[in-house]
Amino acid sequence: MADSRTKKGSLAGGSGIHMRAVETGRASFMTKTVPCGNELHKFLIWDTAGQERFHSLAPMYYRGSAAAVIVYDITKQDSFYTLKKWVKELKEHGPENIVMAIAGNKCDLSDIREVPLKDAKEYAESIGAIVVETSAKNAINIEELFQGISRQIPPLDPHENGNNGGIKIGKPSTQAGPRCC
Ligand SMILES: Nc1nc2c(ncn2[C@@H]2O[C@H](COP(=O)(O)OP(=O)(O)OP(=O)(O)O)[C@@H](O)[C@H]2O)c(=O)[nH]1
Repeated sequence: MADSRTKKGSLAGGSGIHMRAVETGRASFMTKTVPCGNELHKFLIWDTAGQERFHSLAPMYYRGSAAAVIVYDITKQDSFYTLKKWVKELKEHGPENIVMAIAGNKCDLSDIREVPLKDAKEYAESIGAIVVETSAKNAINIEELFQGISRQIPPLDPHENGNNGGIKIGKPSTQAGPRCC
């Protein structure tokens, strides 16, 4: 029988990956449930704006997160440079064991790509991140992205239950993070 675990994650860099979302200021909130073995993992996801002017708000969302998906646009080399800045920030200020995933979105436009998949793979390997090319438009590889993340998040100590019927993932934080309603 499946049990349900609650995982907090964040999407940064401007995602283009949209599920059922609620706008809350500068970030959309959404949930996604991913089957993993005989468990169901429920992700609580904040899609943060990737623009520079909202940069200072990002720590509020990635603090305490089990995973971060950083999204670039395969048709824009600049977005890949921006992604590297987010990775640096997460390495320096993010949770210690955060699972990082890199999503090269708009893979339906590969005929006008500027970022070779090889570059993304090499970079992802160098930082120990998952990498996948997605199309939010055509729903390509979105499931695979979340399944990949789900597989990488280590199981928690079963005694460390959360307060909403799920199990809290990641290091307990003394600072208040964003809350799910
Ligand atoms: N062809 C194609 N277009 C996409 C895809 N994903 C998003 N778009 C388009 O790209 C544009 C930007 O999409 P957004 O979802 O606003 O992009 P974003 O990167 O999340 O933007 P911010 O959150 O403001 O940083 C829109 O016109 C989308 O329709 C995709 O996979 N393929």
